Amino acid sequence: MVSGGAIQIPSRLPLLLTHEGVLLPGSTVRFSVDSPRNITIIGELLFNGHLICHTLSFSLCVCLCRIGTAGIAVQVVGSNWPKPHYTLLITGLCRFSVSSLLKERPFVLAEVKQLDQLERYTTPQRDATATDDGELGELSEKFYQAAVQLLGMLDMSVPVVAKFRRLLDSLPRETLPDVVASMIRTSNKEKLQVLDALSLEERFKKALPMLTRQIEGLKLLQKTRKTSPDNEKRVLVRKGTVFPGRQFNLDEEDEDDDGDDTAALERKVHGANMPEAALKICLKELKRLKKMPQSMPEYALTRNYLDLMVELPWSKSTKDCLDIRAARTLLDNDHYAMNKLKRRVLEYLAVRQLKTSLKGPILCFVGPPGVGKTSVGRSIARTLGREFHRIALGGVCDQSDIRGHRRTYVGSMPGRIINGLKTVGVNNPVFLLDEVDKLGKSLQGDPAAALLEVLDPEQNHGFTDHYLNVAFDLSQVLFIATANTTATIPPALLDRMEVLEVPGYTQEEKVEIAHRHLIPNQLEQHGLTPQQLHIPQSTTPDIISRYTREAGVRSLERKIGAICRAVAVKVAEGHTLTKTETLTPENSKQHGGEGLNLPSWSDKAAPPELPIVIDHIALKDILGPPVFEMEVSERLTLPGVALGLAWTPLGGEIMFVEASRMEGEGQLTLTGQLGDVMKESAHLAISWLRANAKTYQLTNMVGGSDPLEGTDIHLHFPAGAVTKDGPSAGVTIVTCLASLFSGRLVRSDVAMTGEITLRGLVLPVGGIKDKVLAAHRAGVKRVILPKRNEKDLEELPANVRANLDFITATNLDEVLNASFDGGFPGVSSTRAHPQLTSKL
Ligand SMILES: Nc1ncnc2c1ncn2[C@@H]1O[C@H](COP(=O)(O)OP(=O)(O)OP(=O)(O)O)[C@@H](O)[C@H]1O
Repeated sequence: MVSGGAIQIPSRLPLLLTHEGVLLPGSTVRFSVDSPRNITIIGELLFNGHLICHTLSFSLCVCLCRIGTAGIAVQVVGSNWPKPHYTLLITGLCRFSVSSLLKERPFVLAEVKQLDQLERYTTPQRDATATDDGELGELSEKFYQAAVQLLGMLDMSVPVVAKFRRLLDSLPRETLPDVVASMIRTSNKEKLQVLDALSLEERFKKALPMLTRQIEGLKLLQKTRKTSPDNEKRVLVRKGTVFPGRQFNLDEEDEDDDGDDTAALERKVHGANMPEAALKICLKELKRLKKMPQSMPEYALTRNYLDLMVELPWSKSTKDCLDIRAARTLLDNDHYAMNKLKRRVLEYLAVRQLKTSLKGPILCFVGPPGVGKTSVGRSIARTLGREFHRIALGGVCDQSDIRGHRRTYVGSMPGRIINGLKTVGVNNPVFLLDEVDKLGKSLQGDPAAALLEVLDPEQNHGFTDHYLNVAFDLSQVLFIATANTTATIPPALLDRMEVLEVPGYTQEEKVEIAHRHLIPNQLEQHGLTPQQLHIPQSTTPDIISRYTREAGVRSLERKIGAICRAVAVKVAEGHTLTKTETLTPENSKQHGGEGLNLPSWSDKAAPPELPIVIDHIALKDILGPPVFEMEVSERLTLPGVALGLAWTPLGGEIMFVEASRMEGEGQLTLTGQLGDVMKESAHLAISWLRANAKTYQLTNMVGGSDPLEGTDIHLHFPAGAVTKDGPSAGVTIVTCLASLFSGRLVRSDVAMTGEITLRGLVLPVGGIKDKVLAAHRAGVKRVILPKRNEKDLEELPANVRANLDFITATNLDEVLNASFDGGFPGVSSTRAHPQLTSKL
């Protein structure tokens, strides 16, 4: 390709078409290749036995312009998997013009005419402009001086800037417009103008304003930026307008935008107000980032890390605006009942206000679902004027969920605490750690252990997330935890928290909550007004007792939501009177309007200004037949059934115990998914029964004194699919068996709880409040409980206490007497405890 001493490019060139950037002679640019045509060029020409770097010339033509730049590929990287994608590093050699297109498929091949002399770029000693004293000489000198000035403004300690400084003197002047235009920050359009300028003079004229603009920009920046003199130059280089990574004949990337980005990032790092240690790490990472090509996978990792570091609220906080009186009003307005909890929360807030140190216990609200634990947490944040963030811990079984992954892992992320801080953007939010009792454990470590550090006021000022790898001060964060039960909270974690029990609600409390909060909320959420929907106080108890069975109010809220949706359809359909009809008191009554001028659900026509009233008929229409009937009285119609009270993390529940007997060999069958403790209770009850059968005149099928002789017993605890455990069913099992063997019915309005011993004593049990509330909900009238649980009754609401008859028992004799109408066999009371007489 050398003819007559001049280097020539081939007359036929494949055209690599791209819209990514502009290759100017003398510059090196990276292009990604993924279009089928360009990939064919690579496949057919580069990989088919040709030497990549030296033998092949590629032409590059931006946007199918008439003028293009011939270049050589100095590097190809990429792969064929999952689909072909390559990145080419191309150094521009000289301009050419397209004379004609020879073929278009599988790639474009063109007949070209070389426009620049190639030796200019390869042999620096010949310099056309140096000898030219005319306008061109002047222009070239001016251009050179401007380039020197620009370099003077850049930081020479950056290797690429230093290299460019060296190259500037050794380059022929006429190559400068191309080289400099490819380096400085210009648009592709401007670069194309330089490419199109065929005469040298014109090229200088086009490139000079760009260079001057660049210098002016930098000057302006220097003026406005008042940083330390040390940083100044470095910052200027990054900030803006010139990126030194672009230089002649260097295989650096086209990083204009990226340079700008890094500069912005550096500014953010300095502005993030982070502690010394964090700043040091960030600056170190930033330095690494600058040296990394963008295509390196680590670039994105480092970039993400730095983005997170600058986003974290190292020293951003909200100002607490605590006024205890206002807090009391707000808590009262947001939540009905739960007085004990609200009182403790206010005490807690008051202490925080008086004490400047923020170390205090972590509050943990424990109670069944839907009793308002989360929403009290939200109210606390509001009273303090702080941001609120909920962290759901249910099912978390990997400690990196809390503490983050080390950055060496692919896809590593910070933990939920740091993520939460990023989301709220301040370092003193209220964090609600929801469901701490449902933390799991796995091979990936124990998340509870990680939480210990987070919650410990002595340690959490230096909490280190593995991803951040630098301490973040969590001491300003107010942590509140919630749980359904304390039984599954790891002891070490429980020890750091102050447990506040949030029991379930009584029916009356639920009615109040429904009318004060749930109904107005649901109306608003469904775009309805009280003028369109009215749920009378007389209907709510029905929704509560016949359609829900829960300790909290979540299902109740859902049912109200369902009513609102149904009414919304009616309202939207245009629930109006036909023009000829009017509503009279008579037809209102007839339609179930209870004598008022209010239309009920079944009204076919009513004036729109009157609300739809949800009466019992409407309730059935909308929610379907009642889900829960008064099953207590129904199911106690046979001997061998008794009603117990159980405690579950979902609140108290009534629990039936059924027994039946059949001919057999004295075997006991237990069904209903019982735990070991409950099975033991059943065995205890049977033993006590056999030991006392005579006293209570309990007989078996064959009439023997041992009730189990020739008899098999089956004890069943519905619902069979729910696992049950605990000792508190002891009294119920005994009562149930006593009923079976005596053939007498247990009173259908009695429910009981209590652990038993072989001697027939009744021992105290837990969860009394929830159990009694469940009994009250189910319509029970009498509750039998251990004597030593009497003190727990004080916690019950007055109306519940007034409505129930409490029998406190110390032994099984008292339990049986209270369970059957007319007491249990008279013999028991006279002979149960014979007096011991001393023979001395
Ligand atoms: N005492 C109350 N006064 C007013 N609204 C209440 C009360 N208790 C509960 N609610 C309402 O009941 C709904 C459920 O409450 P929340 O989500 O706080 O329950 P939770 O106890 O946190 O349940 P979980 O344990 O399932 O998270 C919310 O809409 C809340 O406003």
